[in-house]
Amino acid sequence: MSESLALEGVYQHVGGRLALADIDISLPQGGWLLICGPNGAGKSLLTRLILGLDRPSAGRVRVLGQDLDELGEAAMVRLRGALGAVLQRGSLLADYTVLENLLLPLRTLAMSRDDMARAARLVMTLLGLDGLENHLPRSLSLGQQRRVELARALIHRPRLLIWDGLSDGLDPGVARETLAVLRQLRTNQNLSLIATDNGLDALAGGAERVVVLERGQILFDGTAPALESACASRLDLRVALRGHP
Ligand SMILES: Nc1ncnc2c1ncn2[C@@H]1O[C@H](COP(=O)(O)OP(=O)(O)OP(=O)(O)O)[C@@H](O)[C@H]1O
Repeated sequence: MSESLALEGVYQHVGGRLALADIDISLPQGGWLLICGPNGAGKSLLTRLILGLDRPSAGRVRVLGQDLDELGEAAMVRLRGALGAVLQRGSLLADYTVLENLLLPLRTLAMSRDDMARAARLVMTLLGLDGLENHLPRSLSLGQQRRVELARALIHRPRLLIWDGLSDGLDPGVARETLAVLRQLRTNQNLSLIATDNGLDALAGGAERVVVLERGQILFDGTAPALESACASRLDLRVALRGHP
């Protein structure tokens, strides 16, 4: 099976400090990975490396089978076209309507206006955003804004979705519904998902693979059931995931 992600011996220094150390993670195409850990663990730094927004201090990052170190600018742009990203909140353009925000990733594609409108309708319906196309972001609830950000990340049918802060801004019910939508896309389009979150609530959404990060290091990498039993015997995991033993 082809891989959606391979990190090999990745280190990252930020501000003169070692922020990620000896990170090895691989994920097959269609795989679903949750990276969790407390604030400052290094989750966002990892997502930035995967998106090619930063380069690691050492080690290799392969995304959808391509080594980011070996990609020229044009190839990187093509690769980004196969990725969808939901990063920190508040990334919608304030003066653009929901529809205008949604269409941003399609600007550089050779698509007719009709096809763009169809893609926007599809993704809005999928995420329960019908009727909001002419609204400005500030008139939406936080959860709606987050779903517009997700819709924008999905509109061009990426092969790999990177979602930093899974439960950020979504109440648990909406988060569950949203994950159900993503599961559908996984079945229909073989979408791979790499999501980050502070706690384990997102596991309810069905990540079969979990990496627990703390202070830039991998504490655990395995299946969700294996994590559950590891938590019973490992204090360090319980502290990382709950903030207390
Ligand atoms: N631009 C930066 N300059 C200096 N230090 C940084 C920078 N970005 C991140 N760091 C540090 O790197 C470490 C990892 O940060 P990161 O944002 O990846 O954590 P996180 O797990 O995503 O946390 P959160 O759950 O709060 O988003 C933290 O100690 C953070 O302070």
